Amino acid sequence: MFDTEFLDLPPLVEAGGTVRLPGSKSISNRVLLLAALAEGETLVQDLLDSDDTRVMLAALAQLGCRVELPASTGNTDGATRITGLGGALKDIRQAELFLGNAGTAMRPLTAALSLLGGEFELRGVPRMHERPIGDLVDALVQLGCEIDYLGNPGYPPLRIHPVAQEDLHLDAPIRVRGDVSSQFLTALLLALPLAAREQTITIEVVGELISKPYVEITLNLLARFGIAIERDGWSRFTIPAGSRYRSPGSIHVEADASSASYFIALGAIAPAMTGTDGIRIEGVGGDSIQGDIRFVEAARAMGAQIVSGPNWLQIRRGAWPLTAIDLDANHIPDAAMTLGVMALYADGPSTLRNIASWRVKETDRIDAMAAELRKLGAEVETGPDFIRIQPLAAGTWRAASIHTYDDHRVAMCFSLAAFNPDARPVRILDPKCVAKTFPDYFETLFAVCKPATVPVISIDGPTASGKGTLAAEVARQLGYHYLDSGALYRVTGLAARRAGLEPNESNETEIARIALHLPLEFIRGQVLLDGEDVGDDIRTEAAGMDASRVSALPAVRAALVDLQKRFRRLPGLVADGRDMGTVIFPDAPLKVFLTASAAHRAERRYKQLISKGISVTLDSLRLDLEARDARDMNRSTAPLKPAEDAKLLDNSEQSVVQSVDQVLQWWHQAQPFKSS
Ligand SMILES: Nc1ncnc2c1ncn2[C@@H]1O[C@H](COP(=O)(O)OP(=O)(O)O)[C@@H](O)[C@H]1O
Ligand SMILES: Nc1ccn([C@@H]2O[C@H](COP(=O)(O)OP(=O)(O)O)[C@@H](O)[C@H]2O)c(=O)n1
Repeated sequence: MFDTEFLDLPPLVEAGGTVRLPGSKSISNRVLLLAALAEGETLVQDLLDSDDTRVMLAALAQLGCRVELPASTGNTDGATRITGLGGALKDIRQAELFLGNAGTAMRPLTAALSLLGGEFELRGVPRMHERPIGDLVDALVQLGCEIDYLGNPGYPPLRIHPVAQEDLHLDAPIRVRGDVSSQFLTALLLALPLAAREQTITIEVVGELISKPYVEITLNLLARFGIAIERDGWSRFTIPAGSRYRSPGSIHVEADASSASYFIALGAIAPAMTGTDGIRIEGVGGDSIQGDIRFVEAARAMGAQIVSGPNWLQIRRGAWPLTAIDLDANHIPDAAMTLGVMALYADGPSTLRNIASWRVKETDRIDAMAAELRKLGAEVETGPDFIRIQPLAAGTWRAASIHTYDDHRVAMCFSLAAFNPDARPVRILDPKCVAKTFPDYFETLFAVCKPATVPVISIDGPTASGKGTLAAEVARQLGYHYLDSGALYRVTGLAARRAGLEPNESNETEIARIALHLPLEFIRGQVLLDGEDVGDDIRTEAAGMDASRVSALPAVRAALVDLQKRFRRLPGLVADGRDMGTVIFPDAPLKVFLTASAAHRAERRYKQLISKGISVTLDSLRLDLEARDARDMNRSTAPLKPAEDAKLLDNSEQSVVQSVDQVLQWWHQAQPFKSS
């Protein structure tokens, strides 16, 4: 996950390969609640691991369910094990639950807890307190449940008081509005079997039911848990007397069809990468129980070529430009946002209608989409329940900094704008908001996309000038990869020593062969040589001196070129060394040459080594450092010198933070983004 302030997507040109998607959020949270209400154990396979499922799991554990995550069950197939309550509270009859911004937890839990007979408080993040729940509460109150609003009437937070089952009025049909959010009906359908042991319960939907496919998921999953609801059109639902939640034992969560929409769109927009047949999605297929699978029809209508099997989809670009559509998107409200960005690549204006529910989601999605599409240059018209988007011609796209409103879907769908024909980068603010449903969205996207070019910031300079410290921090703030090229020479030096080779010219060929096949891995800050952590061994001054010697051998330098270039991956790279800007990445858009006086550098290295418990003297360090500077600057291959277009930074009198800020400022100045 990118836990950075923003993530810059460089222009992307092609896509291809296979993606496996995380489990569906809607299925995951429904299954969790049903497993919690059922008797006995349920093994949930491929459960989504995201913010919204975590709050649900935490709430269930607080209510007394046994929750065993894959790590604790030791289950190799990654299943989560839930031991349910069997339809009644056990020891815990009171709790305060925090449900983040998860509508799929807040609504059904409100209904279930109102019927379970305890004292509960339900809260969320501030946005959750702006998302309506009044229609559900009204339906529950009709039934005899006791619920207080703790803030604004009609919105969470809520307090639920215990009511005895015999005091509930179950004879008359329970009326619930269906035209604001289908989650209210879903909540009642999931929870009311708790009260249907003795008698049949009927629910009547008032107003036109929206998002019917989500209600279908609910009915489908209830059936898997032994509850057969009878349905009369979309307005009357009957829960038969004697209903009881029965665990299916094991249940598999399909991949998220809404998440699939971004990759379906990707296949429709991007030319297929050489050697691939476009995008293949695994984990969800044409026969999915999720309503958003019908996004496939909309994408086809816009020109995508899609074939599907039981658990997969294959997408290729068909019509280009895409074909504009005019669609009633009520059946795919979440996935339809993706169409909003696809519309930019269409041959005329596209209209998405009947999407009033967008206004009460994670943010007001009609306003949010319109504002951000306009930043890209598009003309957009909106109304209470529609959005109309004009396509963007080549030459009219703007580099935009996309505000994401803590809404995962805004972040995900706008990433597709990076395929614009004008090769404009796209900045996604607060990229970690995707954690709600798809924490590794951007990593998954990058794995199947080919960029026009990957940006590189090179930081070269003499020893102990602070290159490593600076480069690692700049990389962290930008979410970029980091190449510590010195470590490659250090490891080569160490490997040569271990092979009994003096690091000098007479062993050049042999050492170059070692360098070419270096069994080296960088894993979570560790440097592994053949699986062994050599982090400490390569940081000694002796190892630095060996590195300096092997690095003067041209054959060794040549052997390490490809390895260094392979670090240049999406979304970008910060590379530190001696020749990053001059030899390895001569096209880097920002090159920094970092220096500090020999006295400062010796002092810094001295403190660094002493703090690690390595005993050295300042004088010997200074001599050592000057010897290395001389060797680095005077060698024949790739000598240390600033690239012609490098920015010079002398940080003798600067703190680390000041150096980092300076480099980031240069970087920002070179970007085309205007203020967000
Ligand atoms: N601008 C700076 N001011 C003071 N100390 C710094 C600065 N930059 C780096 N240092 C310190 O100097 C030491 C050497 O930095 P390092 O990044 O290892 O250098 P290099 O990679 O150039 O050899 C580290 O302990 C680091 O914290
Ligand atoms: N791109 C690079 C990186 C390091 N090196 C050499 O490898 C040695 C170790 O690199 P380093 O960056 O870890 O060294 P320090 O700057 O930390 O001393 C340096 O002394 C350089 O001689 C190089 O020649 N080219």
